[in-house]
Amino acid sequence: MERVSRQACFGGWQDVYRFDSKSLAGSATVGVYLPPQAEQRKLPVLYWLSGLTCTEQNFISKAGAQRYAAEHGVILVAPDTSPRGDQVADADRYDLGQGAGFYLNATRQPWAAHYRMYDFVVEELPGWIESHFPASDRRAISGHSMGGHGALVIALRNQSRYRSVSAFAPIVAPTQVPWGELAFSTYLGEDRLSWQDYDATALLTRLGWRHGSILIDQGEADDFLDSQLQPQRLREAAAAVNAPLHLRLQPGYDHSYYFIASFVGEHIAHHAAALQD
Ligand SMILES: N[C@@H](CCC(=O)N[C@@H](CS)C(=O)NCC(=O)O)C(=O)O
Repeated sequence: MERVSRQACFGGWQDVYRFDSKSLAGSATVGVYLPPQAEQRKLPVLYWLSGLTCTEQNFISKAGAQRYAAEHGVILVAPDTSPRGDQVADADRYDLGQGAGFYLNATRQPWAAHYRMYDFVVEELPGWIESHFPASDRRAISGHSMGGHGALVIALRNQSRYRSVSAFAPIVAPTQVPWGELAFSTYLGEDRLSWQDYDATALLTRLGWRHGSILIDQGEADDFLDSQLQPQRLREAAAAVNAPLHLRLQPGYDHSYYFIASFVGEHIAHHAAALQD
């Protein structure tokens, strides 16, 4: 593995690493924030999944999360959003291909060769983190938009691996909206049954949620709210199976990292509490 950069930050270190990933059949780039407490003991980890067009840089440079991670003694891990490189298939648009991995395992070519972000985030990344850093197997997961979709899907399908989940403006029902329909038909093919394993609303209905409350913030001035996000679909599913969903609609906030920066402290406090006991 290679350390690409290291910056002192709130008494700890904001690092970026690159390593060879089996799941992605290529190199993976990951932001790792080590709070000051990591000098003394093993710490729990919050995994963060970013949205469309993002790399590992967006969260580490724009969310301002390190201050809260240092306060609570939580390691932050923020991977790039897709496989990258000249050998990796791509598309000529922002919502497909590189930067738009949708946290699934693609089954259609040419995508299937590298687009295995689901396996990468669920298995390989925690394995790598827990063997190279003072990180425990107490895990929480969060993300934004496409990454909120990834966080919800991954937590719901792996309830013994994650103690807590939250999201900002997540795509809660990708099988029902244009971003998800395009990505899933491209990466998974036309068999809509196979899409259900990557749809948080369908998964919550099928599996429920056995841990504490799922925290979701959604800006009411988000341009994607009605067309792509539709959080009421998840609210209805949660009510039907009696799952603990805390959906907060935030007046005036849009889809940007200004919105994330405004509430990320509350999300980290929420996860820190769940990771403690
Ligand atoms: N209008 C945007 C749509 C994509 C977008 O809003 N991406 C969100 C995640 S879904 C984001 O985090 N963008 C990067 C940033 O704000 O730093 C574009 O075309 O780039």
